[in-house]
Amino acid sequence: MNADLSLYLVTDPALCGARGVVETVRQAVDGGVRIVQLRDKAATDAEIVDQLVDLSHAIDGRALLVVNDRLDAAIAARERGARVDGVHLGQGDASVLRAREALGPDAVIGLTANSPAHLEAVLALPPGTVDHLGVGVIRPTLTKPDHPPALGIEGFRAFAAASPLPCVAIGGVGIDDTEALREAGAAGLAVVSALCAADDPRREAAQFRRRWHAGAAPRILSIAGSDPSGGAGIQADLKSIAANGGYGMAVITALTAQNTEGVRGVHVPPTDFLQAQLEAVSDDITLDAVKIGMLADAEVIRTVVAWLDVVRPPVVVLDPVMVATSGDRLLDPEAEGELRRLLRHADLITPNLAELAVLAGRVPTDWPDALAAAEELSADVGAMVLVKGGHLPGDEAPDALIDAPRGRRQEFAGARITTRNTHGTGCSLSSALATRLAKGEDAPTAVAGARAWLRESLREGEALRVGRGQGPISHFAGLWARGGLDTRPTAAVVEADWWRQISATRTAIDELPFIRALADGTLAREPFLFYLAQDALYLRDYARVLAEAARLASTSEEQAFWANSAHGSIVGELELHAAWLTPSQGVGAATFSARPAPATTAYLDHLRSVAFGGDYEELIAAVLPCFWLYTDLGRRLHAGEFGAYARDPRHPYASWLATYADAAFEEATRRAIEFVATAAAAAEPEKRGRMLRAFEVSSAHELAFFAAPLEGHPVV
Ligand SMILES: Nc1ncnc2c1ncn2[C@@H]1O[C@H](COP(=O)(O)OP(=O)(O)OP(=O)(O)O)[C@@H](O)[C@H]1O
Ligand SMILES: Cc1ncc(CO)c(N)n1
Ligand SMILES: [Mg+2]
Repeated sequence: MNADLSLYLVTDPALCGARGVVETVRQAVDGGVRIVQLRDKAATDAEIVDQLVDLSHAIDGRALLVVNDRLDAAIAARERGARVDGVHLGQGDASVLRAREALGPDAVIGLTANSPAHLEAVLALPPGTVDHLGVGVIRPTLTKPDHPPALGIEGFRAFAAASPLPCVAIGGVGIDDTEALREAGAAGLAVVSALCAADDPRREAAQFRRRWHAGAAPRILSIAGSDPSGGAGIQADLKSIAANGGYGMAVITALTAQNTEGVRGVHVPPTDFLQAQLEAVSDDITLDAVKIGMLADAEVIRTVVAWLDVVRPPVVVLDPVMVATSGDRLLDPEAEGELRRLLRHADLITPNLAELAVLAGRVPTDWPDALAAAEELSADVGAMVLVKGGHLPGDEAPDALIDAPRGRRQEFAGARITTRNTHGTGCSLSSALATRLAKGEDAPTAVAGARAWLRESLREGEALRVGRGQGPISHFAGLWARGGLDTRPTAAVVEADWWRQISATRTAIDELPFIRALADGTLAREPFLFYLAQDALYLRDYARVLAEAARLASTSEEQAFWANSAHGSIVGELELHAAWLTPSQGVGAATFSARPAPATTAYLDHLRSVAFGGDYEELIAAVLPCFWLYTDLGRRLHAGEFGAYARDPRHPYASWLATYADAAFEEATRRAIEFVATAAAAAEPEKRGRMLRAFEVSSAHELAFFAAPLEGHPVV
């Protein structure tokens, strides 16, 4: 079997001292030891069997367990239910052939070797008898007083180069040998005193592990479904693993026919082929983490559980996928029970709120209750749970990491990002977490790092322009930006994009009874005057907001432009209003005597909050709809798009209609669009997102403003 030998602990009862062997092993495995060898020369066989039973419980499938020399004890411990994976034999110990025969083809059998004669003997054995060699000693050591002459790093290198089998370096290995031995071809480090005698074996093991893996990408396997549109499933996983610094692999559980709009079909290939895929990977490649996604049905789950039972990867992240972002089912409802059996194999489970409800067996009432449910689940299955708040209503998208066995809980707050591109966020997040945990990050660090990456990728998703539904995130957005690959849009693209973003609002404006009646001249005087009185109030403060834009502008050209626009609003447009509202008096107090309607107050509150937040770019984005929507409407009214009467001089509101089709106003709008689009194109993604949001919100206020006059003022 292809065992992970990277960090190999050999026990020594004397060095473990009062802490004891079992507790030392438990802590060292927590820190990343992948294989434990029980070595106790003085113990009787019966004592060895007892110790193997205890160690097997303490390790709980998180690392391999072998025993030095005592083949019969290994067999007896297995008979008592202990999980003993194999033996390590010395040259003078029991025969490796007998061990293979007794323990079976999946057992891990190691053999001590350090001379050319030993190598020759190994080569003479039938293939598959021995899995790896323990090669040493590297340095003189007290834990093996009868050791042969030390090989040193160079001696080890020569031996490993000649060996057909993986070689573990053993004997006097300390943490500072990590890099040299890895470079000399070691499949792993066997450590005795450096871990047994450590004050904190967990921390020491983690340190070894970090140094052993430093500079190498962790090897991450995704076991999941395929999404041919590339946003979710294994396609998302591979991108996420790569973006987070891992080497990605994928075993496919099911094929889906889906895109950003939904799932059209699911095909589950026969599970023997799933098993063949899994074994093809694990027989050859040491896995640093496994991420599990879509499992489709109970038989698939059973196949994965059986494989995990044998391979036991060091990190397992389970995303309990049940329903796609689009609402389509990805797990047979009858398989939910089977999924529970998989939970105990996971180190981290990442349910969304709906999945948490299924796994916890109750529907949480709110976010604090979801954390309580996650606590119950975490305690029940002995794994960490990351509850995801992506589907919460409101402006926040928090996640929370619950680790009941260690009594830890941490919340990660974050404002919701306004985007439709959320397809595959769950897949992407769990793969990022698997990759980061495999690098040796602790869970809170991994969650914080994965979330920061995810948020950047969410913000840039729209720029990919993939699909008409809920599009993907941009997995490599950060990498592209840092690599100097310019993914920023041009001003022309921003202009086209933003216009498209508000297309629903524009259509809604066109369809308003107010606009229709205004165009065909049937609009009663009362709602029209209501509209003008509100617009007068609006323009007075809009002019102040434009003056603030002038104050914040960094070029004199823009300063002059906004100042001029402010002047135009308070003088030009208002004169027109006053001519209707207070014909004999011109602009004066009476022009502003109306009580502001809720739509007016809401719009102005929005503009003022952006204006006095002090961000120039966001501010000019917020004032743009008032230019753009009116110019567009004015042009189309004039062009006869709403009926020929709108361009007739006898139209009751002809003077009003003419103002907004005016060539000078159109030119001002063109420049305003250019300033805003240029600023947005140059902005960081985060700021560009805020600008778009301010623009969309103002557009929505324009719609509400146009709707208000006829809410309570029927068309005549
Ligand atoms: N609009 C958003 N803004 C910020 N973060 C978000 C947003 N939507 C989702 N997230 C984050 O994305 C991650 C996935 O959460 P979510 O609850 O959407 O999972 P999911 O339903 O499993 O996803 P999927 O639909 O891809 O399976 C979480 O970290 C969540 O906080
Ligand atoms: C294949 C696959 N896995 C997971 C999800 C969850 O979003 C999806 N939509 N498709
Ligand atoms: Mg999900």
